[in-house]
Amino acid sequence: MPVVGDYERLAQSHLSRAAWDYYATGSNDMESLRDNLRAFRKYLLRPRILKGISRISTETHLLGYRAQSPLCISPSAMQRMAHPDGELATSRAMAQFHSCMVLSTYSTTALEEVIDQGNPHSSYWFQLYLYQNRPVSAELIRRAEVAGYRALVLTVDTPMVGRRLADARNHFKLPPPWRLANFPDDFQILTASERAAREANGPQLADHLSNESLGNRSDTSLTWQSCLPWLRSVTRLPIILKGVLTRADAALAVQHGCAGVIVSNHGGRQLDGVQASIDALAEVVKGAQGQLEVYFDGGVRCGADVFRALALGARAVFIGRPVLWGLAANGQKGVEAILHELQSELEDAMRLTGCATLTDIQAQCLYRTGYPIPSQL
Ligand SMILES: Cc1cc2nc3c(=O)[nH]c(=O)nc-3n(C[C@H](O)[C@H](O)[C@H](O)COP(=O)(O)O)c2cc1C
Ligand SMILES: CCCCC(=O)C(=O)O
Repeated sequence: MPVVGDYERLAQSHLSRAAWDYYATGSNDMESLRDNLRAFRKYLLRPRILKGISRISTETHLLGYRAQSPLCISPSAMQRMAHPDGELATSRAMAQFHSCMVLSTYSTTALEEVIDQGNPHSSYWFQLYLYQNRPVSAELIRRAEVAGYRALVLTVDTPMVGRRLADARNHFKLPPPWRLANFPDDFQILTASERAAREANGPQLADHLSNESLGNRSDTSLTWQSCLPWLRSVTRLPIILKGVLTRADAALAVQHGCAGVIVSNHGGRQLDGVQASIDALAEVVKGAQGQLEVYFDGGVRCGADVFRALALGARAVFIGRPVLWGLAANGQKGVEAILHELQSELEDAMRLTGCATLTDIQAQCLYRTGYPIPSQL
């Protein structure tokens, strides 16, 4: 019965140093990355006994789509570096969960291929970074709509790339033959003269993660007013904001007509020193006031973590690095094993706490211990 930690160790033994560091590490001192995992332990489970739970249902609805499980897949860039089947393996592995996969803009498989060759039982959402060069973003959105993605997930915690010290030391680059497959031309978002200079130096990939290259093509001037009306002018897809950590921003997301938010600190890869994702969840749920769907990611490594996030108000729980560990260890089968393990552990936690359905998983299923809640709550 291998658990997520076993796959993590296997993944490390399969990956190059640079790939492992890119997947595993965070920004600066990696405090938030560590805290993401540690903070779950503050929430103790409170079982109710003798409730005669014989059947468990983990069914839920995500933007109206009926899912068999609240376990979903976070967008993670460059999955072919973990396994040649990359995003296709991930997508196929989730077929029987009938839940949701978010595909990264920086996927190494084209967004059309992921749906065409994926599984018909999932809801696919497309994660978006907005570029200064808006026609590039508009074209990605158009392609995502045509391909059948059901929502756009705008990542709002990455106006610049975090200080990822290991990647800088490793001079991290996406290794050939893999490429950022959503961009027909790797240098599409460079200006014509920059592109000519790159091409003169041979067709090598840009250092995608340095702020001097792809990262700084992101639009750092984005505001609520400049991005949401623009997005709405180019798409009718529901918009979800990923990277919301405060009550005030959740309330603004409601005001701006977003369909959902993902409580996330980007797996501790962006602003180091922010609070653990799980500690921000209850605050964001309050800010949302039931007006939009609140999802969660960050540090989920076992079924009890999924249970805790559900009890704190998440409608779905997105899995990040554990999927990459499964993928690196054994492709599609590895991702399946990870998802099955998390699902079984969630069901065990439900049975043993006396919860037959996800609606039974409420705040009173937890007891909060450890350091105090910030006073502004
Ligand atoms: C290797 C890697 C690549 C990621 N790429 C993206 C991305 O392209 N877009 C995005 O919004 N988030 C990205 N994330 C953040 C994840 O979606 C998610 O928020 C995070 O991994 C959750 O933390 P956990 O993996 O520790 O559970 C990435 C995370 C990792 C580990
Ligand atoms: C420019 C960001 C690249 C993908 C990403 O979001 C990550 O590595 O965390």
